[in-house]
Amino acid sequence: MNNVSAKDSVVIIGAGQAGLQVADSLRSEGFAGPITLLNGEAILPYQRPPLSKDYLGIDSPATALPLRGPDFFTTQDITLHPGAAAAVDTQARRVTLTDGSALDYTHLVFATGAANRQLPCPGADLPAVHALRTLFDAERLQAALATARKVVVIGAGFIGLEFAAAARARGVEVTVLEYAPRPMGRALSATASDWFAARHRSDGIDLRLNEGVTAIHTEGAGLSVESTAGSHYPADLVLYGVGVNARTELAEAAGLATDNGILVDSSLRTAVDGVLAIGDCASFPQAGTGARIRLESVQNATDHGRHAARSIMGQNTDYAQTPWFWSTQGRIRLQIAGISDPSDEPVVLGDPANGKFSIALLRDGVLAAVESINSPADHVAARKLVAASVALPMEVLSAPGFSLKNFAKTVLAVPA
Ligand SMILES: NC(=O)c1ccc[n+]([C@@H]2O[C@H](COP(=O)([O-])OP(=O)(O)OC[C@H]3O[C@@H](n4cnc5c(N)ncnc54)[C@H](O)[C@@H]3O)[C@@H](O)[C@H]2O)c1
Repeated sequence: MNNVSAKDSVVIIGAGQAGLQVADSLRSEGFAGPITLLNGEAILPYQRPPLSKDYLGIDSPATALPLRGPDFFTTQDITLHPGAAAAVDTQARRVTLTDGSALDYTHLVFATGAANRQLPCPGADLPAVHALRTLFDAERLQAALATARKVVVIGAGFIGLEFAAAARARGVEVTVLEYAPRPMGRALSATASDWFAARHRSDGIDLRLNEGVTAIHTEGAGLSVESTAGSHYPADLVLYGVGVNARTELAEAAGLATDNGILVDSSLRTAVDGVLAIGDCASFPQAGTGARIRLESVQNATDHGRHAARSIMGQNTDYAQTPWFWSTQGRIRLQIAGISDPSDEPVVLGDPANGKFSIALLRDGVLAAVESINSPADHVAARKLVAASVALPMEVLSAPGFSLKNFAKTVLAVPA
């Protein structure tokens, strides 16, 4: 269905960044029919990025930052429903909620997000073992951190390292166990990943690579984390961040195709008429390559939300936004533009020793991605350059005084 009619209604399952954005954008695109946003809980949808960063400082209580104020829902005439979807009938175009009530739709958007992977070892359910996803988790974690002396973090991904840096800044002893050979290996080039490993170690974090966890035991009043290397690490608090899985179970039960995410086309529509999927739960074709990707980021969620609103309004354009990400680990601000590949050629810009530099990643002579460390001006330029797929010859990149900002000004200048 590509033409919106005055009688159409939209139901959005999930009120995270993606779900809220599609509701918001539908109104700004002129959609006049009923919009119901299923929140699954009774509190206003809130921002998650601060949960693993700002909320873990000594003087920063975990106070929810709403994604939109309460007035937004009234002024935009959007129903924020506390209910959760239990089943979808795509033939009848009906969503049944867990309380047995039902909502009919013309357009349905899955914005169901992702769920934390569980730690697959004995002892993972002990009370001092924490995961981090919700505001409630952050509140529990902050309270536990207030008295913790020794912390073990399992997983050197974004959650694990953001938490490890925050705990270390509070003077806590921190050990990180990562079963892969590099931290943040899923998202970062080897050059950036190695720099982060060295930096966290020099800040006093005991980062153990190629070492997973086999069991967590109680020992006296605390815990002991047994590793795959046979070591035992004492802890009074364990935090694990071992990745997420897309929440696809509802879509699968409704007969939608999934494969590491709900499969959508370049306009974010599934193969079922009137049904779209966006954000962390959606597997979509990457612009340019057509390869399927699934991204877990605020930028992807909000840009998908805007695009899905346009698709519902009948516009048939391909989603082609350049991905970008950020992470704050103690005093290190990491910003990434584009998606790197292990085969990309890295070129370091600036001086890693002073903690401010970028890594340009070249693929067939084109700037494919840039990782910036405490270099926001590089990141701003990089987003434009990566979006434009500019050719960047090595002799230009390695010339003395080269700057991404100046290069962007030169190559992206619009003629008068
Ligand atoms: N800056 C950001 O973009 C940011 C920051 C925080 C959280 N998040 C969100 O939170 C999600 C979850 O973050 P995350 O850090 O859990 O995932 P992640 O995928 O970034 O990292 C998980 C890490 O855990 C390791 N691991 C997995 N199983 C393990 C095991 N049994 N023992 C030891 N190590 C193991 C993996 O090798 C990986 O390095 C992200 O996908 C993202 O959506 C994003």
